[in-house]
Amino acid sequence: MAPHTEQLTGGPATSTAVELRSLTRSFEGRTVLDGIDLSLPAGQFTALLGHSGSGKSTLLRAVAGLDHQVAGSGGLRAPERVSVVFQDSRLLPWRRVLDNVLLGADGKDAAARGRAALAEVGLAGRERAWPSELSGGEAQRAALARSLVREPELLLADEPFGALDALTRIRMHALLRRLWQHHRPSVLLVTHDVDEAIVLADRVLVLDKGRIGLDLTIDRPHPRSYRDPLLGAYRERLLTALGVTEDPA
Ligand SMILES: Nc1ncnc2c1ncn2[C@@H]1O[C@H](COP(=O)(O)OP(=O)(O)OP(=O)(O)O)[C@@H](O)[C@H]1O
Repeated sequence: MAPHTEQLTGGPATSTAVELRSLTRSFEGRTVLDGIDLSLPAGQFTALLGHSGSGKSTLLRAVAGLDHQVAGSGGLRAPERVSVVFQDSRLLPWRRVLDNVLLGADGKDAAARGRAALAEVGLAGRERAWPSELSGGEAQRAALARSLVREPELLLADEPFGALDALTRIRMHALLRRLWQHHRPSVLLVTHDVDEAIVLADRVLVLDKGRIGLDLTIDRPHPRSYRDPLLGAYRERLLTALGVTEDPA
């Protein structure tokens, strides 16, 4: 069945960053992704929502090329330069912040790019700090710097702000939006947070029963405000698609 697609206005056709054709993944005979067809245009910010266990991380891992079973299936096309950020910063504790960032970089100007990336995420002056000296939010800033220093065509983010407090998360949303607008990678963001999805993404996909159940275009200019009343209709649509009622208990 084709996903339910809702779009208020059609944007101009652009090149495609990611193409999935009949992507299927099962674990021990249980189908998690059930023939997913999906194209992500280059430069688009897409969010992937879904209940716990719906297969969001499985889909992201497949797109990242981390799932060897899917990689050889021929149903997946993704760019060569891909960066992934996770909920945990995955900074190496025995390397200083700049050295962690440089893990993603090569070329003789790498150190300069690493410093510039740290400045861009608000960590200028913290180059020689150890990861243990960073707050959770700062560690995620460093992880974003590390991901961007490779100049990825595609940035994959698996609940990157899921472990942060609500106020830090709001600041990280602004940072990610600025980084995306400056560098313009295609972004696929896995999240549980409906507000995070609608404030950041051009397009929100809801994964349900192994399929894209809803494909919703968010037709509001960036930067967006959480207070924008026009986002309310999108929130409502997504909560309904997720089956969230007033009293989910
Ligand atoms: N390597 C694996 N082996 C067996 N089962 C797996 C494996 N990876 C994922 N699964 C199963 O696939 C289903 C989807 O998992 P996945 O982590 O993709 O969900 P998710 O939507 O990202 O969930 P969450 O939001 O809780 O992170 C789950 O039932 C999970 O147990």
